[in-house]
This record gives sequence, C-alpha cells and structure tokens, in this order.
Amino acid sequence: MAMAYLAWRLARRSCPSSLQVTSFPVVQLHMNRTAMRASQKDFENSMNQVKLLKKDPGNEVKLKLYALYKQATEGPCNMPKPGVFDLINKAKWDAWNALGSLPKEAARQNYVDLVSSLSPSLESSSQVEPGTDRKSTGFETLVVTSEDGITKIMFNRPKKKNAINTEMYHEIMRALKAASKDDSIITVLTGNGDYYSSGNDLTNFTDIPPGGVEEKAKNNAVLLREFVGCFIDFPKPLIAVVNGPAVGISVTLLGLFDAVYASDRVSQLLESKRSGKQREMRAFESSFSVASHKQATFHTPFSHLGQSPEGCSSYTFPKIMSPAKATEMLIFGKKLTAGEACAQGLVTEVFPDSTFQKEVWTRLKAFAKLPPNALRISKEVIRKREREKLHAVNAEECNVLQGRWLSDECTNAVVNFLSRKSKL
Ligand SMILES: CCCCCCCCCCC/C=C/C(=O)SCCNC(=O)CCNC(=O)[C@H](O)C(C)(C)COP(=O)(O)OP(=O)(O)OC[C@H]1O[C@@H](n2cnc3c(N)ncnc32)[C@H](O)[C@@H]1OP(=O)(O)O
Repeated sequence: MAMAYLAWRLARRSCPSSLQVTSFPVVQLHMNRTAMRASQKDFENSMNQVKLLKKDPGNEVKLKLYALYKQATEGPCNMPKPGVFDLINKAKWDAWNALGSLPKEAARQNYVDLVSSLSPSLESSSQVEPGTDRKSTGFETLVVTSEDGITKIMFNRPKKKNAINTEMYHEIMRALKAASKDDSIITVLTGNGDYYSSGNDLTNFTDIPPGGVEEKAKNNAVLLREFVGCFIDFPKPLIAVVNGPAVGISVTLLGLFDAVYASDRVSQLLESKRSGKQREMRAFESSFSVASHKQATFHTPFSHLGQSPEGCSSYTFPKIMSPAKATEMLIFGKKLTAGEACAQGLVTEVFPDSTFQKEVWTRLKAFAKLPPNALRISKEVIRKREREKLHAVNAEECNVLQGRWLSDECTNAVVNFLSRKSKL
C-alpha cells in the first residue's frame, strides 16, 4: 500500500497537472496483485490489443501505457531528462520517472491490467462508429435511444460534420417533442463522430422553391422560429454532451440547455511531434492506430457568413458571458476552446477526453435517478421567468435573419463555402 501511495504521490508531483495520475485506486489495485501473474505472453497480447483500439484512449492513458511499457521492458527511467520546451518527451519522461523503482514484473502486470480495463469502457462508449450513418427507426439523420431514464438524441451525419439540413431540423423537433412526452427523466443531445455539429447545413440555401428566394427566406424564418421554440419550451432537463467542435446554431442553442458538458479534446500531442521525426515518438504513435481528434471548440462565425445571431443568443450570451465576450463570439466570430467556453459560462464542465464519455454518462445516469416531477417543476420555476422574453427574442432574431439571408453578404459567403470544393 505504501509503495502504491508513493508511486501515486510521485506521479502527481512530477506530472504536469493536466496529466496527473488521478487513478490512485487503479494503481493500488494493480500493486496489490501478485506481480508475477502477468506472463510475457500476456504482456505481448496486451501490446497487440493496444494496436487494435478503435478509439483514442486519450493522452493521459497513452502516457501511462508508455511509462509502464518502458518500466516493464527497461526498468527504472534511464532517459536523460528532456528540456522544458521538449513538451512531448518531457511528458513521457515524467510519466516513466514517476514509476520510480517499480519492479519490471509489477509494471508488466499494471500494463496488462490497464489495457484490459480499456476495452469495456471503449465498448460502452456512447458513440456509434463514426462514418456509419446508422439509421434509427423513424429517423434518417438522428440516432434516438432511450434507456436508464435518458433519451439520447444523437446527430448522425458524421460525414457532414453533423451539419443540420432541413430534414434534420424537422427530425430534431420531432425527437424533442417525443422526448418531452416519453417516460424518460432527462434528454441529452450529442454528436456522432468527431464533431458535435457544424451548424446549419449551408446547402439549405441552394434549393430555391418556385416562389423564389424571398419565399424560401420567409419559410426558413418560420421554421427556424419553431425549431428554436422547441428548445425554449422543452420541459425536462436538457443536457448537451459536446463530443467535438460545435459551430453556429449548435453553439447558440447551448444557451437554452440546462447543462453543457464538453470533452477537452486537445489536438493530439502526437500530431505536434509528427514532424519532429523522433524515433520513439513514431514507435509510440504507431502503437495506436487512432483517428486524429478535433479539439472541442465553439465557433459562431455569423458575420463571416453575412448572417446574425439566432437561438436566442443575442439575449442569452450577453447574460451568460458579459456583453463584451458575447460580442467577441457573435459579432467578431472568436472561436473558443472548451476551457474558454467553460470560463465564460457557456460550458458547465470540461472533462479530459480519455474519461469524458465514462464520467459524463455516469453523472447523467445519476441525474436520471432523481425524482422526475421535482426536476420538471424546478426547471419550470427557472424557465417561466424568461420564457416570454426568449420567445420575443427568437421572433426578432428570425426576422432579422430573414433579411440577412437575402443579402449579397450572405449569398457570397455561402457561395464561397460551397464552391471551395466545387460544390456548385
Ligand atoms: C427548420 C429550419 C429549416 C431550415 C432553416 C435554414 C436556415 C437556418 C439557419 C439558422 C442560422 C444558423 C446559422 C449557422 O449555423 S452558421 C454556421 C454554419 N456552419 C458553417 O459555416 C460551417 C461550415 N463548415 C466548415 O467550415 C467546415 O466544414 C468545418 C470547419 C466544419 C469542417 O472542416 P473540415 O475540413 O474538417 O471538414 P470538411 O469541410 O471537409 O467537411 C466534411 C464534409 O462535410 C461538409 N460540411 C461540413 N460542415 C458543413 C455545413 N455546415 N454545411 C454544409 N456542408 C458541410 C463539407 O462540405 C464536407 O463535405 P464533402 O465531403 O462532400 O466535401
């Protein structure tokens, strides 16, 4: 026990805070086992298992695996300490050095146990395999499931970064209306694939009806107002699980959610070193066949698109983050990281990518065990004070947008986007 605690304390002291070993019980569990149990064959099998991981376990876990691998094969850290600016190798050195004089056999056991602990969590990830646009019964653009008292509405156009086309707007409204009436306690929105959502599908502007663009803009304004209204009036706790970058309306609507949890997916440390040509880094990198992840960001490029704020953000954002910060986002299009969005109050909590799905869904399942009527009534007490104002703001935002969609600024911006890959 003392050894385990020492390893944990060492790791906590020497690792950068973002990489601190927080899994003391996990280290303790491994240390209490008979170190001899993991044979060389088990160790080799685990190394092969790591190569087959479908999802990136996150930098924290990868550094632990690296450190345990080196300790099990070479013993205590024998690398010269890298300089402070050599971030990647310094993080690796810290992780390895933190294991101190942990015996090779114990390190081998820890490695085997850590790898075997990864597969259930990865299997239980709430993500559907990115790229497989699996259709749910009744929905073309969403995967809607209901279990453990939670109705989960997952945007399912991963190949289009979950851009919201007209069909998806309608399906989200239908799914929310159904969720408001089903026996679930809370409702969750999340994205399939590496994006939460890239916002309005810009091809929505291309199919012009016989009545012309004016009619299109008018109809869209009516539909958008109804769409945002569903979020204003939703009666149950509505929670966003932001699994990747969010753009446009998928960001502005967050001001109408009751909680927003985001993954702090930082651009892979590996990517920044890929050009560094470190032999070990390549070896370390090659042991994980993982897709590169996008840093979770929050971007509302309305001015760039010749448009204007929607989703009640012209009212909610100044209230949430101050007028100046709201201006930076809504008018000047400043892109926020998950941490910045959390500091500004738009995001409730940020989780490390490696534990995001597990931690968030554990918490949501606990929320879903709370008395449903108390949840609804408490939400109503809060929302009813703002409901009338929110509907008035929504109506005004949609009217302004209706005019914006007819402007040259908007048309040019949409044409530029769609023509960049010869869309037109
Ligand atoms: C009930 C209502 C009815 C209709 C209402 C219509 C009007 C409502 C409007 C409400 C106001 C909303 C405003 C907004 O949401 S503004 C924000 C709009 N979004 C964007 O401007 C983002 C555009 N996309 C991008 O900038 C990039 O794609 C992105 C940075 C998101 C990702 O870049 P990356 O290089 O990683 O990936 P690709 O660009 O190659 O994307 C992969 C494919 O997905 C397509 N894609 C992605 N996002 C969109 C999008 N928003 N609209 C359309 N298509 C999108 C992209 O074109 C690629 O497609 P191909 O593989 O076919 O090339």
